[in-house]
Amino acid sequence: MTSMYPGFFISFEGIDGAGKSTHLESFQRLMQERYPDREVVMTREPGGTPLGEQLRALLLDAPMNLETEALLMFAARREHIAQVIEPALKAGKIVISDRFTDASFAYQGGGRGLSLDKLNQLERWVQGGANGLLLQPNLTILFDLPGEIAEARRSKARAPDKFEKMDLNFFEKVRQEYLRRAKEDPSRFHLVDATKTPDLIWNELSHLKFKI
Ligand SMILES: Nc1ncnc2c1ncn2[C@@H]1O[C@H](COP(=O)(O)OP(=O)(O)O)[C@@H](O)[C@H]1O
Ligand SMILES: Cc1cn([C@H]2C[C@H](O)[C@@H](COP(=O)(O)OP(=O)(O)O)O2)c(=O)[nH]c1=O
Repeated sequence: MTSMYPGFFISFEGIDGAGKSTHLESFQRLMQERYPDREVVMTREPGGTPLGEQLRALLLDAPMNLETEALLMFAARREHIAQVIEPALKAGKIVISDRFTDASFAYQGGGRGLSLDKLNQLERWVQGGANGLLLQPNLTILFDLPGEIAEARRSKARAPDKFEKMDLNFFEKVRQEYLRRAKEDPSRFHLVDATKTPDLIWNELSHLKFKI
């Protein structure tokens, strides 16, 4: 599943306010220092391409039917994979994405209740290769935090977008789906206890061992 390409694919995940943005840039720098002969590409979802960024603006603002939302997330992802992720991985680059498909399972599935069956179909459609394998991150760093703490952190930090306006119950469901996915695929996930201080979390991230 993981070694379809010579590159290495890392995603950052977690509920809004869990603390992933706080560490993304330093993590990119760390990877670049550790692998000086590899290009490190930083990207995000929804987004990552001009079309994807236009879809992001809609997705984060406009209320919409659940299936529409899932289809647009995966449409942006298809473009992202075709234009950015796959070419970079084929060229041996390290790709770091601020969110990927786990977020669709967590938000549209866990949070809003889209069936696992539909999500699995979309995933296969958008990430399935000719060889039958699914394109997945090699490593997913999941910032895990109770919904209440994330909500308190968010309200201090910024004005909420469409998803960030959702209630605690929504974020608890999102969190549980992330945890379920992590349990299902423990070799891909690294779980971060995001209640820890930023210093402790950074210490953990900078000592993570993985083979590129
Ligand atoms: N480990 C932490 N402990 C306490 N506050 C944190 C921690 N990590 C981030 N924060 C603060 O919480 C808020 C949300 O963090 P952010 O990194 O933007 O989260 P995310 O990108 O996951 O939504 C910010 O104000 C940030 O400074
Ligand atoms: C990738 C993805 C994101 N999302 C949501 C999660 C976030 O609330 C939002 C954007 O994520 P994010 O980039 O983390 O927002 P911010 O810039 O505020 O930190 O989109 C989904 O609902 N489904 C998805 O498939």
